[in-house]
Amino acid sequence: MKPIDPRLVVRIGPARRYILVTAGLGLLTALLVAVQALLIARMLAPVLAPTPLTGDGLGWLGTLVPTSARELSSGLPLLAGVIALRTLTSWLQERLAHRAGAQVISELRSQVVAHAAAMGPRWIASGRGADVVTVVSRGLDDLLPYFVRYLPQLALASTLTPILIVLVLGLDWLSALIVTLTLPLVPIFMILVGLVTRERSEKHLKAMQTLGARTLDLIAGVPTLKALGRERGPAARVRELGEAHRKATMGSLRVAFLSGMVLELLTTLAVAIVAVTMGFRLVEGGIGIETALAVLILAPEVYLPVRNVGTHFHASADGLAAADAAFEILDEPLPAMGGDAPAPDAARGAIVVTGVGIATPDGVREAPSGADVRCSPGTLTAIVGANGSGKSTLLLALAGLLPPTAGRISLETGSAADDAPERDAEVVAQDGALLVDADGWAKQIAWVPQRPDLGPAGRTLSLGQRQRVALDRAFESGRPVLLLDEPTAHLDPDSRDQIVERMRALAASGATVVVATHEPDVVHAADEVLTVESREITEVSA
Ligand SMILES: Nc1ncnc2c1ncn2[C@@H]1O[C@H](COP(=O)(O)OP(=O)(O)OP(=O)(O)O)[C@@H](O)[C@H]1O
Repeated sequence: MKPIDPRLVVRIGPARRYILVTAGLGLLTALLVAVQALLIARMLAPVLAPTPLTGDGLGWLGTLVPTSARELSSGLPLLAGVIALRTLTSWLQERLAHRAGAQVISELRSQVVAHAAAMGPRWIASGRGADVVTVVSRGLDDLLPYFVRYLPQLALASTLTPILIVLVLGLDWLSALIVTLTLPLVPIFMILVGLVTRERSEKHLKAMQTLGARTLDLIAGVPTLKALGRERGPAARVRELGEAHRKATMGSLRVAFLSGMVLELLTTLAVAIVAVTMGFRLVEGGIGIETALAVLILAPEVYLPVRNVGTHFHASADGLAAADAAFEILDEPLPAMGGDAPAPDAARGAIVVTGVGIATPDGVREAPSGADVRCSPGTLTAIVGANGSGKSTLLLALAGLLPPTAGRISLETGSAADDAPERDAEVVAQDGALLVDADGWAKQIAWVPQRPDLGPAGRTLSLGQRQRVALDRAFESGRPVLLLDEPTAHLDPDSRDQIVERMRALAASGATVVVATHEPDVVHAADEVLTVESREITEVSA
């Protein structure tokens, strides 16, 4: 797995800016850490060793900090300034991280929602809609720890760590060698711990998922279980699952503590090796006290970012998985929805469906297949046919939401009684593409789906009530074309009669009303009836 998804950098502006700024702050932190270590070493050396203070101990690095004892009196405020600046840098880093994380999440959310909307209702209904909901509602939140915890440490591991190794090399080559040889052990041990614990993590995840799914199932089924007097039955099973979950969580915690301890031990040992060799050389006079102190202060700082990258590895895995899920949706090619031609004025002509066939998503059948109908302003057209024959699909095609795979939909001005040569036809959709401006076409249409959802506001309404509200809205919309999908399916007889009357009245006032229905009363009231059928595609092409 890559530490940074390149798509995040290429496609998401705030992510790119943030990564650049974080790298810059990493460099600044490296400089501050170095100055801080050298200053402390220079100030502590005379206290610890009664030998006269010389600037030679730090070599060329000594020029970075004050040299003489007199100058050192100004060292304390300088040290305080460096520490304050380091604190400020990490505060700024944290702030930027939160802001960038929130911006990236919000931008990805908007892009995913816009993409899902552009993919059309059938794509959403095919189960991908649920993926969009998961990614947009919770999944992308995992990106925040990725931005706030993991990326800054990664930036430090790739800026601070190499710079400090070079500094240590400038001070003492043997310590630099020890650090360079022991540093790779940190990622190696992290990988080993990861491999050993992978199975446990997977088991934990599975237990969590099973528990979540069963709990949801159980909550959804409580009314039924209660009605059957079986509500106590599943309690034992939930208890068992809860116990399994507790064990898995405790196991994961043990592993987390253990792996933390392994890394802690490893870095401590590495620093100890540096310290011990330095101690011997100090005694033998092979190294100055200042240099030894500076190296000892710098050594743990070298390991820290690499260790932290390991600690926050899970944040990275979850965040990148969330980004990956979002990009998987964004990478789905958009259907050719909408051309450059302006949408024709639907109030001025008849929508003519000629030989329209629409392949089902599995590509096996066409539903509808070979549909021909003329929906004129001032008429009510009923679309009838067996379940699954393609009535709703044809309405989607008329709304410009799903282009026909065969045949065409056009707008013809002039009446059916006119001679053909006098008619003016503009193709709206054909060969799998909508040829006119999608928004311009959609604005002229009021579409009421089979099961209207009015979102949270509609939750307190029954299905029939929701359908009435949606129909009222469509009737009052003043749009020239109305596409109604089984508008009377959930209505009582009185409401049904009212709806039929209003559909007739709207048609009489000049609207083009098209209704998919199984209701004989609606079919009776229609001026035009189209029976749609579905066919196997092999049968069609044969
Ligand atoms: N979301 C979907 N995913 C996969 N296939 C679909 C989807 N929606 C429709 N289909 C396919 O398209 C065909 C036509 O569906 P459509 O909803 O248009 O039928 P319908 O005539 O309106 O049926 P009903 O009378 O039951 O409402 C179905 O038989 C099915 O194969």
